[in-house]
Amino acid sequence: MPPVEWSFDIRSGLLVGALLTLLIGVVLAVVARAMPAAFRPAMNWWVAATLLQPAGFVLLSQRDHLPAWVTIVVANACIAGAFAAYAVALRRFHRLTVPHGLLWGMVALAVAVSAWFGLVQYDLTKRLIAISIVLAWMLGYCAWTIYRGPDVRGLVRHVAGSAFLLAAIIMVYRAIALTWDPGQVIAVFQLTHVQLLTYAVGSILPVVATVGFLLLCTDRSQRDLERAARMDYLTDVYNRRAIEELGTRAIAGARRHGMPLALQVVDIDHFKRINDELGHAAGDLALVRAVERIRECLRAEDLLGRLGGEEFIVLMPNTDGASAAAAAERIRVAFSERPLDLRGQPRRVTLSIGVAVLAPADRLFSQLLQRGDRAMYAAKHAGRDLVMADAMSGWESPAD
Ligand SMILES: Nc1nc2c(ncn2[C@@H]2O[C@H](COP(=O)(O)OP(=O)(O)OP(=O)(O)O)[C@@H](O)[C@H]2O)c(=O)[nH]1
Repeated sequence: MPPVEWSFDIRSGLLVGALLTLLIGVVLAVVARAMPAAFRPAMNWWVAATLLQPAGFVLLSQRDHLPAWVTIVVANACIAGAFAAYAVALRRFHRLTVPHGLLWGMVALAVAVSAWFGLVQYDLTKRLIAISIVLAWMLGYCAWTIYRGPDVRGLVRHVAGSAFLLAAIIMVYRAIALTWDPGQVIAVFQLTHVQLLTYAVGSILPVVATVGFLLLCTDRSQRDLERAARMDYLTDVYNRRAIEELGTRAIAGARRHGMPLALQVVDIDHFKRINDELGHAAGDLALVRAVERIRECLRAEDLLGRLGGEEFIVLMPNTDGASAAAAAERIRVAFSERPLDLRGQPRRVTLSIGVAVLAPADRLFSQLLQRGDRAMYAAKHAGRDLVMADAMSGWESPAD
């Protein structure tokens, strides 16, 4: 039996790759409608990339049918433009500034070198080397943006990140291989390992990278949902459910390590008056400003949450009663001595703060919270603008 000869037509490969990319672009355009509006700009850029790249591949494959300026210059402009669009999409996704000048400058460079070595001083090897270097930079920039992007889970970033990184490495390899042995490619569609590798990766990259990009988007929206379920929408501190969970965990930790745990219940005095006199929006702003001021007085390990309305809670791990009371007094003074700035309107706001520490009898977080709450109401009844200690905590209030 004669040996089976293996053959591969690069042109057909390019067209199949273009078709795949186009299909995944259409899928992405449909999926984008179901994504949160915040992702739309990034998704639109990505869809643009998945349309530009196949356009470039199709033009490239029409070498014998269309003029050289189309199959060389326009084709390379489309491919480089697609990589610039991927980069813009990734920067937008990560809410980073987009260096449009740099990215489109690289596209212009790709156009310039392909025009020079394709139309003016025809040299296929030099053209491929120059284009490889420009595209390697752009692909590397995409990979770098993915890996440097904030808050993306490890595994997810590898899907899109490694696709761009691999493509960048192959471009670098092509530039080195052609520099090393310039005679190896004498026609664009010659079946050499370098050309095969380039076009195979070029065809697969958009598919893998787009799957990776979709994973990034779904991961981000899942995180946003998780965060929204734990944080107070107005003040961006923990909500009641989250702080109760954290409180339960803090009690377990304090018991396990034999460390103290303190809690402050902080309530703004006569908050209703702010709403009544300045309006609800000013009331909302006062809550945001109050949180900023409380935060200024806390340590990094203290946990701040909003119990509801104008009532906040501070969980203080590794803190005994005396230190918690001193911290509460600092917070009280920070408010009583300096008015809050409500959009140019200074407003003096005072606080009533109840302090409690974990007692041996406390089994549940709600018991500790109840004692902190009682101390806070005692401060209200004693005249407000006060810190009061829970009687069971075994130490004296700063006001006593
Ligand atoms: N602007 C705004 N107001 C809120 C919010 N949540 C609760 N409030 C208002 O906060 C006010 C709380 O009023 P009260 O419970 O009487 O307490 P207070 O006026 O602070 O009086 P004392 O606590 O007794 O000092 C109510 O008018 C609520 O409508 C909010 O998210 N934004």
